[in-house]
Amino acid sequence: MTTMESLIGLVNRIQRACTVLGDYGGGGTGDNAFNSLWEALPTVAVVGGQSSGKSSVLESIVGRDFLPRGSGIVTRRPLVLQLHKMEEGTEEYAEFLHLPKRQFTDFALVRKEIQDETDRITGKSKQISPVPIHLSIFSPNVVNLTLVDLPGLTKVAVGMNSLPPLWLSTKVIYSVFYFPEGQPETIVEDIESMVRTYVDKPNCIILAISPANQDIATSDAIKLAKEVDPAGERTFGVLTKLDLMDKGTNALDVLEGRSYRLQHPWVGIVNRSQADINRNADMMLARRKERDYFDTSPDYGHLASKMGSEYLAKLLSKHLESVIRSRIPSILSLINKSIEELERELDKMGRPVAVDAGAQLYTILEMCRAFDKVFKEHLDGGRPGGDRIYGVFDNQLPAALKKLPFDRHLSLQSVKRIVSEADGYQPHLIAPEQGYRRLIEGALGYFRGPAEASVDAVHFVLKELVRKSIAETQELKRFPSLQVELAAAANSSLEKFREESKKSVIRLVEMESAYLTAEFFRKLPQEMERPVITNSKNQTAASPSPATQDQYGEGHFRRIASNVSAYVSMVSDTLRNTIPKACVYCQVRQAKLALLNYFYSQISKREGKQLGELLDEDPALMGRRLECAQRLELYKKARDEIDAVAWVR
Ligand SMILES: Nc1nc2c(ncn2[C@@H]2O[C@H](COP(=O)(O)OP(=O)(O)OP(=O)(O)O)[C@@H](O)[C@H]2O)c(=O)[nH]1
Repeated sequence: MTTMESLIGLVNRIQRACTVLGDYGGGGTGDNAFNSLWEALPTVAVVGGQSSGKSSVLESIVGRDFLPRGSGIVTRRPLVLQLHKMEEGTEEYAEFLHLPKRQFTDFALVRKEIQDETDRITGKSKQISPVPIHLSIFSPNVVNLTLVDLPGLTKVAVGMNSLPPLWLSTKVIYSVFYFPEGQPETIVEDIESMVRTYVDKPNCIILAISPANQDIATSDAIKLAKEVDPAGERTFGVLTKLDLMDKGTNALDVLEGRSYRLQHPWVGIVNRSQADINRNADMMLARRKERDYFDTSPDYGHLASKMGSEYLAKLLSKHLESVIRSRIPSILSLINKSIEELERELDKMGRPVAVDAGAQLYTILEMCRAFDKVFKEHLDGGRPGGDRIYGVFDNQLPAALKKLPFDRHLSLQSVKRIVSEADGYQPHLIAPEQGYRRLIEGALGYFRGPAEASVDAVHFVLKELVRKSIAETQELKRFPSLQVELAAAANSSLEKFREESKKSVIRLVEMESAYLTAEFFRKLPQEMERPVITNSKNQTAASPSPATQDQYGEGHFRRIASNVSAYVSMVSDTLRNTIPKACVYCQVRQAKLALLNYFYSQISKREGKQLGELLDEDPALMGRRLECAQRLELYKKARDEIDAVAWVR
């Protein structure tokens, strides 16, 4: 059967995985607003003023001498200490998360590694860092428990230039009055704010260490605990140095909760003295001595069963287990919520880019297809923009045709001049055949302008639709290089279609000039008999009445102008219909059919590296995807593990 103890092991595993991903106590949640799983997990944080006996309590709980000692601020990174109970007779060993393959059986080396690893992150500058060191100790002499050892709260710091009082011990003088080179002057506040980031969290169990030989009202640990946990619900008060109290005094007021009341009972501790440490006194012996101290103490004898470091360890272990158990539903709900959020974000970001050339090509072609689909939707309807092409044919082209300067070209003066020039020395006899042709040719030349303008207008609409479609193709969003290349390829195709289309519309105009519709003129002789009436706008029109005598007079030329005008207007109607057909055939239809054909033929010839360059995502996005994927894996694993434990209970 799975016992509750496995819950602590479970939390240990999740905490280690969180740390690897940059989610640790002290504010590190990786970055970019990931939910912190660490913060949802109950932890025990060891808090106390300098020299209050924190290290001694931890070593006593472990039953081993393994923490760095020395002058100044020794603990400069949080130490996550995970204790795993082993069967009796098993050899003790320690393991660091950052050195997973190495088992330490020599605890002096553990101490050295903690020092070295602290320096690795903080440098020799003696700064502090919130990145924790994870140490697991496997031993028959421990209970299952996880504690986070934090830097000691220091007194208000003063610089080197103020002299310390003579009565202070060397250690205190060093830590309070002297900053080693490179240590920031803000270190005191830095430590306090780091400690606060732990104890502020409602899931943090505070192990507040205070020395008995100091007024409890001035205890740094209790001052802080009071602030963040005024009801004393998650604070465990620990009183060290009971043996160092003045003769005739005792700490019963504190231990029995009269001085400062907490929901959990106070625990008194007697650690090794400095002299014991100097002598390298055995930890197991120290535990025994501590037990004897309470058993035989006239002051604390009645509390003996609830005093001492062994009792403290068991008390904390039991409490931690029950807190974890009660938090499981909320941890699971946070995990499930995070899984949902991460999956949603990953979906939005798209799959990671494949590494082999074939898959990369496939990805690129898929995206081209997605773009093509959006582009066609713009043309065929469904998305806006395609209607602007019809606008060119329905408004711009007819308006441009209407504005052509035929009035000027066919003015009486111009007609006379062109006809006379065409006649040469020999005036025409009946009808000025050459004159008509010249007048018509000249007029038809004007159609080139609107024809070309229509092609250009359609081209610009298509170009704009390409730009829009690229922007709207979700799949392309992450690949700026591919977007640029795709736009360039599509635009160069559009350019070719434009050239083709221009050739076609110019050909339509030239075809009109090359062969005139004789039919139209065959009807004219009878009409020519009619006199010409000039209207108020000086425009000419044939009259149904009998022929006039001015065969070569003004009326004659007006009639010519009128005939030419009618013919040109007939051609204009034709072109108004055929120019759109040419534009659609050469540009719109081609864009739908073959916009990316050239791109496709080129892309398939590219090497893997060049394809990879097209798929060079924004590095920030790649990083984010990786982080999300790792987090997702962490959360899923954590959920599975919690599920497994929770169901067996
Ligand atoms: N006699 C006696 N000495 C103690 C007791 N607890 C701690 N000490 C001594 O007090 C000094 C400081 O103890 P540490 O355990 O190093 O205290 P700390 O809070 O870890 O100190 P920093 O890491 O410097 O903040 C050491 O010399 C210990 O031997 C105790 O219960 N009795």
